[in-house]
Amino acid sequence: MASAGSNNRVITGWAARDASGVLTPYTYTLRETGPEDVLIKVLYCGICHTDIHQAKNHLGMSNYPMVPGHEVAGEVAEVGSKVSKFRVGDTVGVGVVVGCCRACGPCKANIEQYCNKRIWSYNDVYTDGKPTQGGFAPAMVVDQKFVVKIPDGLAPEQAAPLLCAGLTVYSPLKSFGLMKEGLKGGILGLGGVGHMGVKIAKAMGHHITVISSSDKKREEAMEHLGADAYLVSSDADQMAAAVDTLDYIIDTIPVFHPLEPYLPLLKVDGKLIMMGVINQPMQFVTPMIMLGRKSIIGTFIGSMEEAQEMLEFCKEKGLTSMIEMVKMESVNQAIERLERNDVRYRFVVDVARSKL
Ligand SMILES: NC(=O)C1=CN([C@@H]2O[C@H](COP(=O)(O)OP(=O)(O)OC[C@H]3O[C@@H](n4cnc5c(N)ncnc54)[C@H](OP(=O)(O)O)[C@@H]3O)[C@@H](O)[C@H]2O)C=CC1
Ligand SMILES: O=C/C=C/c1ccc(O)c(O)c1
Ligand SMILES: [Zn+2]
Ligand SMILES: [Zn+2]
Repeated sequence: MASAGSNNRVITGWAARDASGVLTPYTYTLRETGPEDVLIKVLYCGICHTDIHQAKNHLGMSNYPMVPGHEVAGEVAEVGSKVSKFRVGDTVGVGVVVGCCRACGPCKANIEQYCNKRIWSYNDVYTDGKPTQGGFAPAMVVDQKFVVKIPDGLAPEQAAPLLCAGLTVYSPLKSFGLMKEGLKGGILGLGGVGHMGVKIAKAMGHHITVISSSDKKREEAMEHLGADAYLVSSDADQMAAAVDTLDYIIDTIPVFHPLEPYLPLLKVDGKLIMMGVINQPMQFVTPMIMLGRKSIIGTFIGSMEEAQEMLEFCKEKGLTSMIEMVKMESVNQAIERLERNDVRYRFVVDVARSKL
């Protein structure tokens, strides 16, 4: 990687070149470490389903070459003159957002992920006019506001998936007042985000039902992740028995699906929290929400403040992610397996030990 104090900012990451989404080595130049910037040596980077949506242009907004990766755990290699939050050698994390306007309502309210001028960690353009590139690379330069400290005691490879998957479930539970003990929650889709949903919600004292497309993950969900119940969504009897039982459902399915099977599982005032990035209109008939004062809502990752808080929460509760480590040389096979729903539950690229 570009070393501290050196002028060599040329690095090689792995980039998608077109909507095939296949990643290959790509050489580019990092910006100089500005006064507010932190140069981070990337150690590990999780593979989120959003990386597939972006690399394969599911939303029609992808620009290439694109180096994905937004669950970044690394080590501070250099800090700018005005950086007060970090020192060289600190273990740190970076997520989905690396910039915002700092002047709008959401920015002033410290929910900068909802700033209309947010800058994404890749597939975006930075304030210098250059493309942003993500964590499937040996280094990143990031404004200190968008860097979090990974607490001592949390292994960086375990922490990587928390930077998106963990935060994505922590934030709605907190912001919708759902951190209360004793709530009954559903996790729809047991993947990277879903498995963190089970762990985080259980740590908040919730009774958790996993709603899955198959029976394949039942034993792991109940025995290793600590879920209390498991429903197969195609089993009409199991679904009928669960009607009116849940305070919320976190829906992580990454493709179009009808909502009618899931809304009846919610109690009065229940919330269906949509997480999946889906490029088609969703559907439901309105009485399904009216007749129970239910809400269908969505959230986008979480704020930097929540990210730091969530990491401390995970450390305090002893929560880790369940990961399968891969080298960058195998990243394309890992992406194919993620697409086939063949991972328990998050791939993490061992960037520092990969041939780049
Ligand atoms: N809103 C936000 O801020 C964020 C959104 N996301 C989005 O959330 C979604 C989930 O991400 P992630 O957890 O990484 O994805 P994963 O692929 O790891 O998990 C998705 C899970 O959904 C279920 N699933 C997958 N395909 C289907 C299908 N065709 N029909 C029904 N169920 C299916 C599977 O669970 P099972 O086997 O149990 O059925 C699968 O494990 C993505 O769309 C991602 O872009 C991610 C992070 C942040
Ligand atoms: O994985 C994190 C990103 C989530 C995301 C949410 C909404 C949206 O439109 C995206 O493009 C990405
Ligand atoms: Zn993500
Ligand atoms: Zn703003």
